[in-house]
Amino acid sequence: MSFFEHRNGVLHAEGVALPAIAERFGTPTYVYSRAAIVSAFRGYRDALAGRKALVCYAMKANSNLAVLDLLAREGAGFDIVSGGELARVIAAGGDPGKVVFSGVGKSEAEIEAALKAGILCFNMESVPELERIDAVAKRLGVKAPVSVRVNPDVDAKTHPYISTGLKDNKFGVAYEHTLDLYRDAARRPNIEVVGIDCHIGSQITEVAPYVDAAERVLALVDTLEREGIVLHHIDFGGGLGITYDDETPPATGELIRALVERVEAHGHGGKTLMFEPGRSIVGNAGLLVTKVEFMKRGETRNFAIVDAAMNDLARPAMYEAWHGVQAIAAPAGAGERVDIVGPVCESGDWLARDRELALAPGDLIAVMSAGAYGMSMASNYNTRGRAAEVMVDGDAVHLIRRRETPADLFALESRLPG
Ligand SMILES: Cc1ncc(COP(=O)(O)O)c(C=O)c1O
Ligand SMILES: N[C@@H](CCCC[NH3+])C(=O)O
Repeated sequence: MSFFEHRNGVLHAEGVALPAIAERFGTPTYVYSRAAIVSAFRGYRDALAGRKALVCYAMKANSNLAVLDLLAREGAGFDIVSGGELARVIAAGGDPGKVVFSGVGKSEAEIEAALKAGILCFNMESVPELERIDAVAKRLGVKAPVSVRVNPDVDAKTHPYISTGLKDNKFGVAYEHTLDLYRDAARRPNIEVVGIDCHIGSQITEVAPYVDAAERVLALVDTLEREGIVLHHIDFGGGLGITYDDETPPATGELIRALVERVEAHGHGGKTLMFEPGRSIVGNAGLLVTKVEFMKRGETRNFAIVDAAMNDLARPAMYEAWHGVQAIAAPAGAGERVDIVGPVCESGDWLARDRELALAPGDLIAVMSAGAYGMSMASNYNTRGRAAEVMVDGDAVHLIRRRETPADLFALESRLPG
């Protein structure tokens, strides 16, 4: 089911025509569909119904407070990677008791804040991290709940920049060192071993790498139990892909069924099962509305220069990622091959290349599937204020982040004295 559809020749988000949003809030603007986010989240929740389970939304994908608030109301926990993300969860009304803290470089201050907030679990990624968490917990006189993030050395078959479960990635603890780390953790009075975690990459479009990783993780759980280290939860991470172009990722339910089958086969069906999805919750629930400023026709290429740029949506520049582009209203003229580029002073500043579109200055276009790793990776390069964000809910539109002004961008800076 699509929450973004052309009706009478005009692209709508749920019940709202996108030109009305552009008129009211300007461009570029990120537009999210509330129903799309809720529906994607419920895909996980429903597939896990009847089991002990927790879905921790990986908020790095899109950390707007309204998105977090919405998911918290749906019962989500959160996968965080910084003290800043923890502060967002709390500001959005999320429950810190449902937070898992991932990441290879947690600072002492971040660990302290997380312990004081009472998070569910630290997903530890190294021996020095265990030592640091232990020291902070000792100083505060508390017990820190931990999991080990296992690097299962499985090829997620995705873009190398977003693959995380291979030996030469910086993430997780090498499989062969995991047991020693658990034994070390279990001996420490200020540490409580609660679970196991793995996350093998992002934009994964096959079930097999997940099952391979799960097999390795479950074998560890078996060994740990034989040694008397009993875990409460197993966290299979995030990474489920979405359709940007012609990818055919498994449905959420299909992935979960395959993993549950392995969990049951190992006799761990009574444990809490956890997931950390980001992209599959919000990716296809958002798009970026931008306006054509100029058409620039050259000898070898034609450019549609739009008012969104790589600072708004970095994925094409960073990963040569492909995003669909749609004209928001029916085009007047004939199509031509164009590159959609922004005004930033970099040749890498493009949003889409070599597309067949009929465009004229003033036309609105939508860059599709931009709900994940869009606004959350936006920058102020070229002193460009970040885009506005709105959430559509049926026929209603809520501004959930106003457009930044130039004054916002230098508000924290000072001139030299004298
Ligand atoms: C530890 C961890 N969990 C979850 C995610 C979410 O990934 P995705 O947005 O691909 O679901 C990421 C990002 O890849 C991550 O690093
Ligand atoms: N930022 C990446 C995903 C990275 C996931 C980080 N754990 C993307 O846009 O595809």
